[in-house]
Amino acid sequence: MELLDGRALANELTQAQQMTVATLKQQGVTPKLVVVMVGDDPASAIYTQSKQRRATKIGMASELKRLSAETTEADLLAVVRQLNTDETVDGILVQLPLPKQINEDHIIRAIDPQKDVDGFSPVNIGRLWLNQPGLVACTPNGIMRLLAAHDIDVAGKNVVIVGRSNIVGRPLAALMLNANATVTIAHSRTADLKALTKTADILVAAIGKPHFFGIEDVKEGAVVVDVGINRLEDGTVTGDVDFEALKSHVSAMTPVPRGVGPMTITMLMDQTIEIAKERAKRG
Ligand SMILES: Nc1nc(=O)c2c([nH]1)NC[C@@H]1CN(c3ccc(C(=O)N[C@@H](CCC(=O)O)C(=O)O)cc3)C=[N+]21
Repeated sequence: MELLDGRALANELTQAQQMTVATLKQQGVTPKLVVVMVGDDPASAIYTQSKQRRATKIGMASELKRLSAETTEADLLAVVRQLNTDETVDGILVQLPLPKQINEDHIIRAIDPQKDVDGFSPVNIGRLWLNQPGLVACTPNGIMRLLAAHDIDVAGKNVVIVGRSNIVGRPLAALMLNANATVTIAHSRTADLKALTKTADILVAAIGKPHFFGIEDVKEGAVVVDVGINRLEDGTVTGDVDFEALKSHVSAMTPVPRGVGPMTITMLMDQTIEIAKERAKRG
């Protein structure tokens, strides 16, 4: 089995990003990412910290705006609008989930599509499905980059994506389709799910159930991408597939951790840098 090591590729790409950022800084432009976090969900705090750390490592400017759990929708909209107009800000990310008094759709729609480094805004989702240039959701983007780096061509392959979320399943389906895969999106209401996953040349598991897929559910020689991040009671993190059981059965597989997760953060930095490049061109 070929290990699709996301951390190794992320480290490689981080070095390239450091060089690009150094060049941009010489031109007077420092790529800047602003992460907005509302409330104090511990998991969100860990993710936002790792985003900050990575940005700093690359030499980018990064700012974390922490707002109280009682923040109103109007307050958060005002913060987003201010960031939209701030010319030193390249990328805006509002950490999800948001507290229940805030409508996530209203916030996502308010982010300038040109600064929407998550690629969650309807404009960018539309562009993606039309196969037009735009900002792309980071986890799906990272998956495509990881497969490409291992010379895994998705064209003509049967890809089964288990999970239909706005942040993983749906945008990944669009990217796979744009790359000429034959795509099936499966979900909790799919009839005979495991008979379907067994037909996949490339199986993407994004359901959030630890070790849900085993050897019986996967075709021999398939490529497996595990998007699940399940925190077990003993504090360890594990994926949606039984990695140990599948090791000698599949041709390539991502581990959890160190698979898709690190690539997600890398793509976030990549898109922020790309936006900053446009800013440098405008001068
Ligand atoms: N607006 C928004 N955009 C997001 O992109 C977003 C979000 N909200 N809310 C939360 C999820 C989750 N997410 C992860 C990113 C990196 C890792 C990651 O790097 N994980 C490491 C460590 C895993 C661990 O030990 O916890 C790994 O897989 O190796 C995980 C999860 C981004 N998210």
